[in-house]
Amino acid sequence: MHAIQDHYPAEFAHCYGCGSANPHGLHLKSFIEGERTHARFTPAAMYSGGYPGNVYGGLLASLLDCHGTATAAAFAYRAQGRALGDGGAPIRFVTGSLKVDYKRPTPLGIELLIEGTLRSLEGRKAVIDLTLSADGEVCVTGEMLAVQFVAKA
Ligand SMILES: CCCCCCCC(=O)SCCNC(=O)CCNC(=O)[C@H](O)C(C)(C)COP(=O)(O)OP(=O)(O)OC[C@H]1O[C@@H](n2cnc3c(N)ncnc32)[C@H](O)[C@@H]1OP(=O)(O)O
Repeated sequence: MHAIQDHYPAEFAHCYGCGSANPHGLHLKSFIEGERTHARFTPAAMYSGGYPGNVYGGLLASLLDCHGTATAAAFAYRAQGRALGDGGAPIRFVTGSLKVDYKRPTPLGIELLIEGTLRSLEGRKAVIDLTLSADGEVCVTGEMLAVQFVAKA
């Protein structure tokens, strides 16, 4: 199954968080299934946060950042009755704002589940609700305003 990011055209594939063309990036892969999106990421020890055994908050925000914009793109395609990567003009979103709440420490070394749902889609603006869980417990929640990217002429 192709990830949402696998359909990003080459000029959008350099993102640190999810670009397949960035050799130093996180290569996050997001999928849409029903009314939610999901991605998985296992943080290595190098992503340690301020106290031992737990993940650095900036990395967690990065995971929500990329998963949120991918979620916005996937739902915008759906709203237009289009398939991802259909060869038409690409629909891409960037982050306008991202609020992150760290509810509990996120453990290193186990697979994290990042999920997204669409709260609203109006014009170029999508509001996405995000969660990040470890072992079934929600560690981080996020709220993103994603804005559809329009190439400058
Ligand atoms: C593309 C795939 C790669 C993966 C991306 C991974 C996620 C990322 O890291 S993206 C990088 C980080 N984000 C950025 O660099 C974005 C920088 N910001 C911008 O480019 C612009 O401010 C941008 C595009 C968000 C909006 O600018 P512009 O296109 O001129 O639209 P603008 O008219 O100002 O805003 C559109 C609407 O969004 C609203 N809006 C924009 N930013 C915000 C914000 N921060 N908070 C609230 N509302 C906002 C505006 O009020 C406006 O609303 P309305 O239509 O109701 O009046």
